[in-house]
Amino acid sequence: MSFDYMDLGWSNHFAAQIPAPTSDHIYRISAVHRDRLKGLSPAGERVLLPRANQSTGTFAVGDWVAASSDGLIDQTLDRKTLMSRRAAGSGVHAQLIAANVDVLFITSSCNADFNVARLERFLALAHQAGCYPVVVLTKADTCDNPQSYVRKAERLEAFLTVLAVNAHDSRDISQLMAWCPHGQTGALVGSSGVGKTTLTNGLTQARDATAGIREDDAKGRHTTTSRALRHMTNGGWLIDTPGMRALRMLDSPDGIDEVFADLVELSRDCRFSDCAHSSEPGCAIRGAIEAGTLDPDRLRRWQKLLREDRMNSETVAEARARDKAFGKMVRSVMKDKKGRKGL
Ligand SMILES: Nc1nc2c(ncn2[C@@H]2O[C@H](COP(=O)(O)OP(=O)(O)OP(=O)(O)O)[C@@H](O)[C@H]2O)c(=O)[nH]1
Ligand SMILES: [Zn+2]
Repeated sequence: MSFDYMDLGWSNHFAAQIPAPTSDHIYRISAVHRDRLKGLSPAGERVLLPRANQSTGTFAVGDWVAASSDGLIDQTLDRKTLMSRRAAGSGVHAQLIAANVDVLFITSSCNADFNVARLERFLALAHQAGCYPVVVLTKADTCDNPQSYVRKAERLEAFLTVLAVNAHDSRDISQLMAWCPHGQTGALVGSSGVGKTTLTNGLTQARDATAGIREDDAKGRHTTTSRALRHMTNGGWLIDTPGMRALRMLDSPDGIDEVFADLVELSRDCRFSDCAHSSEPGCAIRGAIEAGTLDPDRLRRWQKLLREDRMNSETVAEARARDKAFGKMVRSVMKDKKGRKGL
C-alpha cells in the first residue's frame, strides 16, 4: 500500500515547519520501542533511532520527525496535540502516549459501565491534549433505551458529540469513522470490556486488533510486534497503544476547567478568590446548590478530579526533581572517579 504525506496525516500545521517533506527525511512515528522507533513515510516503514543524548521516551506514536539518511532523528516537529499520562502501576513518571491525535473516541457502554465521572475524566484528557472528543456508547443493541444514555452524556458539555452504537454492526462503525476521515488520526479510550478491541477491529478490518505483525528482528528471528499506528478502512488512522488503555490524569487543570466551565464561571462570584466551596460565606457554588440549580454531585466530581490531577502531578514533579538531584550526584561521583584515575 502506498501513501503520500497527506494520506499519512500531514497538514498545514506541519507544512509551516517543513514546507517540502521528502520520503527519506520526514517520517510519522508508527511504533515506539525501548531502544528504537518505527517511522512511516511514502517510501514505507523503517527503523529510526534517537540521537545518543535522547531516549525513545521523548517520542510518541503519531509524532512527525525529521531524520538523517542513516535513520537518526534530528528533530520532532511541533505537535498539534499530545497525550501523556502518569506511568502505570506505581510509576511516578510522565509518559508520552500519542501525538497529533485529532479525535479522541471516549468509549463507554450503555450498561453498568456508564459512569458520568469517568466520562468527565476522559473529556478533560481530550481537552487538555487538544483533541476533539466523540463519546461512543457501545452495546446499544443490548439496551432497551440507549437514547437515555445519550441524553445523559450530552448533558456533560454543550455541543458534545455522542453516538450510541453496536460495535459489531458495520453501519455503526461507518458512522463512527465519519468523525475521523481520511488523513485524520483517532484514538480510543475507555475501561476494560467496553468494546475498544471490537471497535478497533471494525475500524481497521483487522482480524484481531491485538495480533501483531510478524517481522524479522536484527538477528533474523521472527518476532511479533504490535503496530501502534493502524490504518482505518476510510483512510483515517487509529493509534492503538497499550498506554492508551490506562490513562491517568496528569497536569490537566486546564482540561478539567474546560469540562467544568460552568463551575469555574460560577466560582468567580464567590466572595473569596480561594473559596473551597465548603462553608465559606458568600460562596456562589453553595448558593447554586441551595437554590437547586446545581447538582452537588457535580461539585464533588470536579473537586475529586482536581485532587487526583494535583496528586499525580505533584508525585511526578517530585520524582523529576529527585531524578535531577540523583543525576547530578552520579555526574559528580563520575567526575570524582575520573579525577582520581587521572583521566
Ligand atoms: N452486543 C454487543 N457486544 C459488544 C459490543 N461491543 C463489545 N461487545 C462485546 O463485549 C466484549 C468485550 O469487548 P472488547 O472489544 O474485548 O472490549 P475492550 O474494551 O477491548 O476490552 P479490553 O481489551 O479489556 O480493554 C466482547 O465479548 C465483545 O464482543 C456491542 O456494541 N454490542
Ligand atoms: Zn465558593
